[in-house]
Amino acid sequence: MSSEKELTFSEVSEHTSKKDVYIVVHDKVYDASSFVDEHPGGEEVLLDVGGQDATEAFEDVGHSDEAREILDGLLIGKLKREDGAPASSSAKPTSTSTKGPDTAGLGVGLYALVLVGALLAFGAYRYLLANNESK
Ligand code: HEM
Repeated sequence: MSSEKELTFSEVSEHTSKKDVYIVVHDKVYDASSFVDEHPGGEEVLLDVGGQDATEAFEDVGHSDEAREILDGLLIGKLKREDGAPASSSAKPTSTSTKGPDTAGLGVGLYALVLVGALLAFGAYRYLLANNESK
């Protein structure tokens, strides 16, 4: 992991020519130079996103597992986020299909319910105690 090269957006954006094209997918940097000619979707689309974040373009196509394996083979490093760098669009697509937020919401709701229940019980106990003493 630590041996991975870290590249900033400005470094990546320098590689846009056909012989030297980097793309970013899910905050990882890939050197697509050797694959441009072989891409079944054509070289044009790859060069279009050269030097940029191609996460959305790549995911929109619904690439196969095989395509992802090829992508893995092109990995050269990861994206180093700088302050002020454009926020990646890759943050949301990964979470849209997961049920994470729903179940987390339920967990918090459950806690709140238990807490309210405990407070009510404590209140009732205090009330009964006070009533008893006044008799
Ligand atoms: C280095 C990154 C990429 C790799 C390794 C890659 C790989 C592949 C592979 C293996 C296929 C064949 C179908 C499949 O297995 O899913 C494919 C098809 C395709 N790719 Fe990519 N792709 C990359 C990036 C992109 C990008 C950025 C676009 C932008 C729109 C794109 C658009 C397409 C399209 C439209 C097809 C369908 C071609 C057809 O079926 O006629 N690809 N890609």
